[in-house]
Amino acid sequence: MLTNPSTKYRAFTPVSLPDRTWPNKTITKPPIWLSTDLRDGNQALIEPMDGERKRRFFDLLVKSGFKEIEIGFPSASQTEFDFVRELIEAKRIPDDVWVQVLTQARPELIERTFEALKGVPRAIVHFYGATAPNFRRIVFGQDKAGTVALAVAAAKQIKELARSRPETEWRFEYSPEVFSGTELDFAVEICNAVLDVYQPTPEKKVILNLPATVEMSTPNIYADQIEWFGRHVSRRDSVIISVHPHNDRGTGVAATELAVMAGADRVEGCLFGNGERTGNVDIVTLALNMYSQGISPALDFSDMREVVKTVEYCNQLPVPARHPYAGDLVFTAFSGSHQDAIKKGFADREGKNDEFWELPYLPIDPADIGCTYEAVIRVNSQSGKGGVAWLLEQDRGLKLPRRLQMAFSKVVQDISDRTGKEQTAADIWDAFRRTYHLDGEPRIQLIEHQESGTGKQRQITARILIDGRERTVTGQGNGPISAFIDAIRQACGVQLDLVDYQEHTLRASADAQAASYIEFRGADGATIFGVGLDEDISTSSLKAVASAANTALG
Ligand SMILES: CC(=O)SCCNC(=O)CCNC(=O)[C@H](O)C(C)(C)COP(=O)(O)OP(=O)(O)OC[C@H]1O[C@@H](n2cnc3c(N)ncnc32)[C@H](O)[C@@H]1OP(=O)(O)O
Ligand SMILES: CC(C)C(=O)C(=O)O
Repeated sequence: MLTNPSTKYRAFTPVSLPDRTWPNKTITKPPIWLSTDLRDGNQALIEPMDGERKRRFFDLLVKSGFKEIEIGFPSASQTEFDFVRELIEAKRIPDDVWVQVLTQARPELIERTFEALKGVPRAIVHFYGATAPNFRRIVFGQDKAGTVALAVAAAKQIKELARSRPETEWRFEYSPEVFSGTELDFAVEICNAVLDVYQPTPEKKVILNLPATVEMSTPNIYADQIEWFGRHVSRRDSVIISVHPHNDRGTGVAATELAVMAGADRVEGCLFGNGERTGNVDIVTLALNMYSQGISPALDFSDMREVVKTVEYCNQLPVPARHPYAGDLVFTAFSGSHQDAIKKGFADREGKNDEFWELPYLPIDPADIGCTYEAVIRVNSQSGKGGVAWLLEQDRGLKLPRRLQMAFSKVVQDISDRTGKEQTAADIWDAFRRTYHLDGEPRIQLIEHQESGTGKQRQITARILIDGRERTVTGQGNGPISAFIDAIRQACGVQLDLVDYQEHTLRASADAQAASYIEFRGADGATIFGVGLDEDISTSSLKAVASAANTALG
């Protein structure tokens, strides 16, 4: 890195727009969406999509609700050309969907583009030419007048070819490429020249697409450029202002949102932000950002896993685990305080499905995009009692008392610290069974018991296994639990003082019907927890005593 980049890089010149209005605007409705996955996304892939992948992507876009889809650059290759032909000939384009194709402003490419579109019921023909000063100088070797002349000639040719194909309903789009780096007055000049050719009307508008081909400035400057352009372009009522942001600075989504506030009517982008270099703007994030503000985006991503799967297959690129809304980990909390808040949030929301979503840490309900709550909380060494308790409750229906949660979460944390690994629901359940002697061959096991007596005078007679040998033990107390504690004390010398007892029934699908949790103080004053699970609530409480006795015996 240079210690002084000021001699190599120029700061972007801000737009002079002291009376800008966009900062006071809010987004209240979705823009017109155009997916350019099959063109700008496709041209950036290591391996461009073949026909089968393009078809699957097209079907996904239609299913997701896109009404405008850029299907390719048909003059670029035979694959691109054939895909356009196939969609048209197989009549795969729904009546309410406009397909769009891109071409350079070169006569032979425009001819070939129209050849590809033969017989299409409706289509948007999109041409582009770079207008930024460095492109005019370096790439085209043209001055401003030459650049305008190129655009005007292309527009005339396109208009003429369209006129010769009246069976198709045509719309036109023009992009001054690298609008983000073009002098604003020149961008308006060249767009006005193109409009003069197309002669749009409010009923038949032309799309002027203003790309941040390379994102060069902070999002507020792009918004200023859009507002400035909207104020100065001729025939504003006959123009759809479209934006086509890229993400070079990592602020493509922010720039697009501000551009919409600044008057953009339409947004071109790709699902999950695929596209040249750092990508086109991510339409999924934009749409779900709107959704999270209570605005229907008019796109349907209710089965997000399926959308991700299809896009990953078609692009042969992964959607990262932290990708907004779509990544595998974006609704997952590992850290203790997050888990605690989310667990409390879900408890608070019970029975309140018609109220506003206020869940801590979750900007939208994962269920709205087809994600289950199972993955919301995952446990590792950063986790606390809330996460462990959540997994036991979700997975096993166990509702641990708070103090038991605290004790058991230490056990899990020790394991995570030791292994450095995530603890799955199955790992936690194994640890729980081990810690509270719920299976295997613990030293003390209850086989059966009989209770007798009434009121506060209770006796118990129980058959138990002690170190593998069967014995019958008896005890007295003011209830069955204290009578069994007495029996265990007499038989094994284990001293347990009952501190707290809690029980609950389990959901119908669980193996056991009842769970009992007992907190004891042992002979040395240490806290010992016992857990019992059984079909029968009374037996589960005695099993909890046996569980604690096993811990006390060590
Ligand atoms: C910002 C964007 O994403 S724009 C879209 C970019 N997408 C693509 O380029 C993918 C598809 N393109 C292609 O496959 C090829 O470019 C083709 C097949 C269309 C054309 O290929 P070629 O004829 O070999 O030309 P090549 O791609 O090298 O283009 C460069 C020439 O086109 C000119 N050119 C580039 N863009 C344009 C334009 N919009 N209008 C007119 N001429 C243009 C260049 O100045 C250059 O001209 P020169 O040869 O006289 O110096
Ligand atoms: C053709 C234009 C719209 C483009 O892709 C870009 O400038 O990024």
